[in-house]
Amino acid sequence: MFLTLWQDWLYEVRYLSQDKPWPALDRWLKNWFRQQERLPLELQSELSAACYDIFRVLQKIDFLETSYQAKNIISEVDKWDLSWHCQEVENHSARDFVAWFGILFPEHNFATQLTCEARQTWYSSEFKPKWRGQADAESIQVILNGFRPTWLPLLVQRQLISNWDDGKLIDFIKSQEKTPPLWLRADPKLYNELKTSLYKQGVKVALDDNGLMAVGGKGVNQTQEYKQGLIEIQDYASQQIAAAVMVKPGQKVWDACAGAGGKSLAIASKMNNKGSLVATDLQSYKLDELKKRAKRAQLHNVRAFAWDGESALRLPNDVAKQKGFDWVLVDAPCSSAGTWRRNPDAKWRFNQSDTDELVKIQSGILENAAKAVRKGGYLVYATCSWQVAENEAQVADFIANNPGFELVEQKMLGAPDVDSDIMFVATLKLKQD
Ligand SMILES: C[S@@+](CC[C@H](N)C(=O)[O-])C[C@H]1O[C@@H](n2cnc3c(N)ncnc32)[C@H](O)[C@@H]1O
Repeated sequence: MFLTLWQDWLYEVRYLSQDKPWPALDRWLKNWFRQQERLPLELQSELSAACYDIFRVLQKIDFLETSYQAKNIISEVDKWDLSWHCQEVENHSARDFVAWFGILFPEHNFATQLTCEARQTWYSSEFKPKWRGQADAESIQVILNGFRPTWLPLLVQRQLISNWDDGKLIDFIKSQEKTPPLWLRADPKLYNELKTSLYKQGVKVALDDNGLMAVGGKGVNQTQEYKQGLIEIQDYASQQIAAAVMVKPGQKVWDACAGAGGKSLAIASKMNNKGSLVATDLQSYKLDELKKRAKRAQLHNVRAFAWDGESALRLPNDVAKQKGFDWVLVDAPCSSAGTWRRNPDAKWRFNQSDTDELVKIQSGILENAAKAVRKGGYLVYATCSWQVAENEAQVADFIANNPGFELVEQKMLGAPDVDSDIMFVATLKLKQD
């Protein structure tokens, strides 16, 4: 069954789509499952897990390609499919390898056996000894942990600006190998109570200094507490971005790129329904979900409407009266590189020129959103990316063009320090004069 799935993936994505970007794996899988005759849900989730696992393996193919190109042909390569010609090696994608591997080693039965542990054994006992010393150590580290060697300069930029030593950079790179847990947002006063109750309902929960997380078992969204709005699924780093908006009840906030409202809800929950939160997004369908979630969480001071980011927002009357918002959050559209731990297929669709385009969009949204901050108010800029161009460089550019703003703080959030997505947040203040 698994190989059928992969062959379909190869055919549809590789041969039919040709040079088009890969479709998102979750959407592709959903569609594939729909076309099968009544696949039991358990099998569907097993097949999905195996696919995600394999997307984490894809970088090994890059390594094989590198070795192959360097003519350090390891013995496994001898067995490669005959269609794998040396001179074409750069044109072959990682997906070829996956199919080839599955066909050559059917006993590996990806769907049931390719657990992290099995992969580790495979690397260390069979693979590693063969390639040791055949490529430079830095590239190997990068490749083995899910990055392309061509991304090394991006990683080095991150290391320099974050002042990381080599050990920290390696921890960062290694964090890519693992999916983070599902972090839950709730009132910290209720953590212990929730932990017990969710456990009873079949959700495996863990609690540490950084908060509450689901680590397996039944889906959180089936629980009473979720239905009552007492818990929300929200990554640790994302919760920290919302925490950077230190709003007080009665103040006015604008969440300019609110999407389905993950951060809007977390921010509004600190306002005791006093003051107001305006949530906007380019995509109004996302705001429909935000409205539903706000209702479930009994947040009555949230207004949501579409805004395209291309002009200044017309301030609502109450906000105009105080000459702008106290807080404006720009949770900007970005490369999402910081969420590759959860969506490993996305990194294979990543293209540096997309980042260049995004940097321009982010800059336009920031400029327009900044016009709505009152004097003495704050502009919070965030992304779910670790790329310097989208973060520190973007902020530096903004301040150079808008000297009325001063930087209060900027930081990276999440992995490798915390087992979560990786995000960035900067707080800027509009000076009084
Ligand atoms: C990182 S997501 C926001 C996630 C959201 N804040 C949350 O916590 O769930 C970025 C959002 O920016 C929106 N967006 C993209 N281009 C935009 C634009 N030009 N103006 C305003 N929003 C835009 C996207 O629709 C997307 O929902």
